[in-house]
Amino acid sequence: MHVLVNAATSADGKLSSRRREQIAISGPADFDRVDSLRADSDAVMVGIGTVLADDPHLTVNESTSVAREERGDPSHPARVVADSRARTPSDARIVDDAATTYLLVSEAAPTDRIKALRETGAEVIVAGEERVALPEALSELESREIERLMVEGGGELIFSLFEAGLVDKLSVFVGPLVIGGREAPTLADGEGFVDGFPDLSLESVERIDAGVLLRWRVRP
Ligand SMILES: NC(=O)C1=CN([C@@H]2O[C@H](COP(=O)(O)OP(=O)(O)OC[C@H]3O[C@@H](n4cnc5c(N)ncnc54)[C@H](O)[C@@H]3O)[C@@H](O)[C@H]2O)C=CC1
Ligand SMILES: Nc1nc(O)c(N)c(N[C@@H]2O[C@H](COP(=O)(O)O)[C@@H](O)[C@H]2O)n1
Repeated sequence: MHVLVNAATSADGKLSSRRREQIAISGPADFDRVDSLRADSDAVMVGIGTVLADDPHLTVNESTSVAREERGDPSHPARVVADSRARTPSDARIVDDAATTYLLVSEAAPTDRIKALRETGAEVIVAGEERVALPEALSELESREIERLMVEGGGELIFSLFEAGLVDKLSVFVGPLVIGGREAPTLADGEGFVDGFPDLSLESVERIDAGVLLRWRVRP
């Protein structure tokens, strides 16, 4: 499987403010680029923190979905949530019928929540005891023909993917604002590394909207 992490940060590396509300950091050209990345992916993944904060839909634009259909792909990529305790609300946009949704949960997820989420039509995949075991969960997705996975955040999930050595590429749009705040989410949160830092190789730097797009490859 090929895993691309894409996110937008402020100049000081924040994904959002301390209120954890969605902030439009990208401009129109960057949102178009994100749409293209989604269109070229088999699935788009976020963590439950992002679902609860943003209620994302993770679909592609109308014209993009027509192009996907013309080449024989589903109208939209599948959607994936890392959701250890099955906290995704049953009325969340991510479990509507626009696209296939996979909910990755752990064995600690309450059975009544799993049942409720299955009733939305989502496929629930159990991997890990207390927290989603990402290597196992991504193998399960691969067995469902998901080869190109795009991850949009948030910071906890992105850190765990790096920690597990599962990221191939990282693209970051750095927008023209400072958010600040020690409690505000950053690109990679979690425990943080003290050694064995992921080693990135810079592939390109591009001015886009009023910011800059950095593309990195993760060295094996
Ligand atoms: N600017 C941007 O590009 C983006 C910004 N965001 C922002 O990020 C914030 C949400 O980020 P976070 O709170 O960090 O939440 P997150 O979206 O990274 O979800 C983290 C949660 O996922 C669950 N999870 C299950 N298995 C896990 C594992 N193995 N490793 C890590 N987490 C696992 C845990 O419950 C954990 O608390 C929101 O404020 C949202 O607006 C989110 C996506 C993109
Ligand atoms: N690329 C990017 N730039 C920003 O400025 C952002 N705030 C985000 N947020 C991500 O986009 C998701 C929303 O997706 P839908 O529009 O609902 O499909 C959100 O949940 C974040 O993952 N991304």
